[in-house]
Amino acid sequence: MTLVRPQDWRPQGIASLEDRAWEALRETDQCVCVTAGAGSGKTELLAQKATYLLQTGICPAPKKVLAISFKRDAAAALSARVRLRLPRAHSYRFVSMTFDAWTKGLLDQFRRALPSPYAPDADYDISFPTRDIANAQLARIGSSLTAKQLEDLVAATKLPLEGQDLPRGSRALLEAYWQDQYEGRETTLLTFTMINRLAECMLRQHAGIRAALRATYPFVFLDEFQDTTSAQFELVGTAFCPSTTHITTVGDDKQRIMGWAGAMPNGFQTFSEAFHARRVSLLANWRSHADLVAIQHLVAAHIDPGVERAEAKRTRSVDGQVSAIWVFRNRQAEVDRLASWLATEIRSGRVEAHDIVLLVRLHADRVEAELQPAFEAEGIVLRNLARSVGEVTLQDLLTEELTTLLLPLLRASASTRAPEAWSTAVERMTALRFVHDDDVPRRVMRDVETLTISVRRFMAETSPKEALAESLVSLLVEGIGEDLIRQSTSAYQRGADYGRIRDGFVSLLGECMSASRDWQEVLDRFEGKGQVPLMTIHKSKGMEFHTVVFFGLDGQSWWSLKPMNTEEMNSFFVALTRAEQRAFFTCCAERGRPIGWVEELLGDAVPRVIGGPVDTIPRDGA
Ligand SMILES: Nc1ncnc2c1ncn2[C@@H]1O[C@H](COP(=O)(O)OP(=O)(O)OP(=O)(O)O)[C@@H](O)[C@H]1O
Repeated sequence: MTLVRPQDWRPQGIASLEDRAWEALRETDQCVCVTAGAGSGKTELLAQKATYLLQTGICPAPKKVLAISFKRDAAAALSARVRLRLPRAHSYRFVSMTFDAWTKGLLDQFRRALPSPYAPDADYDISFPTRDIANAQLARIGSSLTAKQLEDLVAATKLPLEGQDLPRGSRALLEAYWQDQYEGRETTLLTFTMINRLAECMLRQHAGIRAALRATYPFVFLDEFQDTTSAQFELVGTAFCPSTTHITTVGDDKQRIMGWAGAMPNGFQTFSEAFHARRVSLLANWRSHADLVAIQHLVAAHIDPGVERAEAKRTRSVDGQVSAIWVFRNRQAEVDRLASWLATEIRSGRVEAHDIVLLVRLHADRVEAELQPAFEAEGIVLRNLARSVGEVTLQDLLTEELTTLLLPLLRASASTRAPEAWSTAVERMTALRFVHDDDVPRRVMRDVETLTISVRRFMAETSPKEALAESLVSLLVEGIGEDLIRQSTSAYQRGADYGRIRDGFVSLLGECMSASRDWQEVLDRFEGKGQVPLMTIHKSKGMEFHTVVFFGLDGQSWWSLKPMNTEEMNSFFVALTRAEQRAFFTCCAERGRPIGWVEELLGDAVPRVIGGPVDTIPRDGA
């Protein structure tokens, strides 16, 4: 594979980078800490930097670039961007995963290296305790702390407990907790906080594992660094500091919405000091046009009065209002008008249904139930991404490795004219092979062809029916090789984890099959084409949509949105900045009072419109 000289390398898939982004991209002697506002291209910068490092050979084969994100969607989106930009021969050396997946992968691979009694059996379960379960455990171990306080204590305490300088009460409590999680039931139960502590302990105690990790990944990226907890940062420190590993962090303090989960208040400063990182701030906003960027700046300056004004790079492509607070008398009027406006927008072809997002602060299920009848009456399909499909949320399922592997194969089988699906299928199948030699692409092409022929035959002989979902998935999985799939993804090495995702996939496919007339429709439904997504702000991090509608900007839906509550203000900022062209908010008198100070902050730029949206009349009258 020919390498490009660093001085000849050009960004892939975009025309240019701003000067400061070039600086951050070319810096490879020193760690880099990039802070920048929403839409400034932080994730794009990471995708470009990975491309640069791999194409120039600065990260030489077989060494890899490891990108760690906090959300599954972010990890999947980054991976997809790099795959788009890199020739196949390089893309297998870009590894993108969530922090939790990374730590769990370390534990699963090296758990036997942990000291007794911390080495868990291979069949441990992941624990997401409900409030009742947590309270029962607190009573069992005699804790006077709340579940959250106990979790914070676990997160703050290194292992093994024997070596730590701890107050006697804390030590006894922690010992009781760890013992209860390991021995209180048939299988060991681990939370991600515990997994983090175990992985840190294992790396700290084993220089050989640290050295192997550093040798494999000379370049590490940390996306959305503002959401890193102290325990996660400690793990990164143990893994890579001091060492020759080059770390690039990117993030935005104004989008720090995980403080409740322990995100460090001054993470960028802490990182820069510990890793002697060069600090770079970006100025552009590539996502939103100037009118929206001006509104975003009002909120950004409220959060951080010293914030630099971003330079809007996106062209405005819509007429009429780009932002407003739609005020309704009652809830019925709110949902009816919203549904009829959305239907008009979608039918006019101004925007695709899946490019409009409905955001809520909390309780997506309740909002879904409230909106459903009016949406159905208008022929709009609402897709609640927070709902569960089996034991996984829909949003998570869509970004699972299994999904991104099987879906392109189904697409390539359902139509002989799906070149993109075909090349994604070949890329994903190549990545499964781990090794790269010149023969792999040819072999993979043959495999994909054989597989798509048999799936195509299955599709030709049957019409979509829910009961067939399992057989179709088995056909694919067996055709690829279930062992190969499970070996290639550390998260699937444990049977229970793989089974949960496979079952979720079968279940969603079955749902789509039962509601569709042909195979194209099945796959469109699966991917959410032509459906309006509904999600919480937390889940919308890192995403972007043509139009954003925030449902429930009122004192009841968002009682915690207070001027001094930075975390909530940051959430508001995240919601507002997902929009490329338009951002609207609904407020309903029957539900709660308007949030006066927010309306004052936004001023005339975001007017109150009584009765809801005004239909857009394009300038040319079309
Ligand atoms: N240099 C560039 N040229 C053209 N488009 C770009 C460039 N950088 C980023 N973009 C586009 O701008 C949008 C925002 O970029 P990106 O998602 O990387 O920003 P971000 O800083 O990570 O955003 P956020 O923090 O708000 O999630 C994306 O659609 C991306 O493809």
